[in-house]
Amino acid sequence: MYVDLGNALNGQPRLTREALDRLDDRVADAHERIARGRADADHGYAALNLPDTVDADAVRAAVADFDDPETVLTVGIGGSALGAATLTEALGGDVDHYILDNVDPAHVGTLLDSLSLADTVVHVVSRSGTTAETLSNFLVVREAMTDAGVDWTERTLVTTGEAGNLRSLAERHDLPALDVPAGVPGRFSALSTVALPVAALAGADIEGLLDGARAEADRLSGSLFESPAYAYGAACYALERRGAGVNAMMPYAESLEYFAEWFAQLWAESLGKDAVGQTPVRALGATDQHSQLQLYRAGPRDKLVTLVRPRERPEVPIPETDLDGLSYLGGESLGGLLDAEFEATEASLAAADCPNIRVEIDRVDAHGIGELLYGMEAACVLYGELANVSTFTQPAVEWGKRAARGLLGGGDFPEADAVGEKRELLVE
Ligand SMILES: O=P(O)(O)OC[C@H]1O[C@H](O)[C@H](O)[C@@H](O)[C@@H]1O
Repeated sequence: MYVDLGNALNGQPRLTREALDRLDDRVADAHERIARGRADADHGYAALNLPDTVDADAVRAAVADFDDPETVLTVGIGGSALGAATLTEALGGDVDHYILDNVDPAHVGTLLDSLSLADTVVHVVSRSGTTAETLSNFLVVREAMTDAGVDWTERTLVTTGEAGNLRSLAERHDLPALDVPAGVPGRFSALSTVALPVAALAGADIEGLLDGARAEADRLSGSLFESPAYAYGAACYALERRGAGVNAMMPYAESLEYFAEWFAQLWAESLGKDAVGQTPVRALGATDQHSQLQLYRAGPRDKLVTLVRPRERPEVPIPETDLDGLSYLGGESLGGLLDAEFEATEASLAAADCPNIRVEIDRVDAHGIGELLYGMEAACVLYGELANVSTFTQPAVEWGKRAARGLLGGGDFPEADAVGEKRELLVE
């Protein structure tokens, strides 16, 4: 991964090279804490060891009995779904991959009606094994399979923690089950048994992914100027402290659209604590140049824009045309056009003093995606250290989960009482 901070400097909010130099001492301390956390495999930090601790053979063995499925359906939500979606969207492969995360009945019904369930492998993923959306969706999928005459126990793979409802269900029905690795929070679990099984079923290069991640891990060092991941994390932190409360993540590759979604969870749940945190916004280049860019360049000075691209793209030439006004496009390629749009956006933001950071990988392939995901995770952990927040917890999310559970009669949760206290100012 390559991170270019040039356009992050001297804009508004104003971050200077001198400020980055000063921050570097704190990066060195933070790096030591991270290294200690990794050495002790402490909760959260253990995720940064995944390139070396994940057992790729066990993942492959767990999916080996599902012979050439047409479709994989991941039933999970948040960190239990977004990593898998990011991998298959970026890397493609031999299966159609669908995610069932939300419990919108209209969507679930339409999706299940459209699938040939006999040719589908269902991967149910929940670290806690208790998430209501995931468990409910799985019960619906299971029934749909039974109704279609499919033995769901033959078509289901589980990934979950040591205990919980999903673990009990897997044991009761003797389902193949993988463990979520200890100490790895969901949003840091893309390079584990959580997301790798679908990549394996799709025939993706798992070793390549892990090699890419390892390459990024090897670049972590006590200076932000030597580690792309830390450069990104430190600059985001420093810009946020100076007023860039928004980080628009804007990949210029259709295959990285889910990456922005994955990044949004990583950044929001990890860093949104104690009135700190950068609000991640999902964008896509060049599409959102034609919608959101107006705001990024001319709206409130509270933003950082992160522009992500591969350095190499597939070659699709734009055919020549004899239309005068279009002749400049003929002989160009779609990739060339997209890169010109990327560089034009970068320049237009810089010309308006809007901080932006360029993040590149060589290609959207297994190695590049391994670098990118690991790099962003390490950036996030560093940011959390610098901001002194508890990166690996999500108490605000848990509050809402307890309230919903209480409402549904799933236990006595005082948070549910707040629902009755809703204020109303209804206009009809
Ligand atoms: O994997 P699960 O335990 O089902 O959790 C799925 C998601 O649930 C919660 O909302 C957490 O805040 C997320 O971090 C997590 O990724």
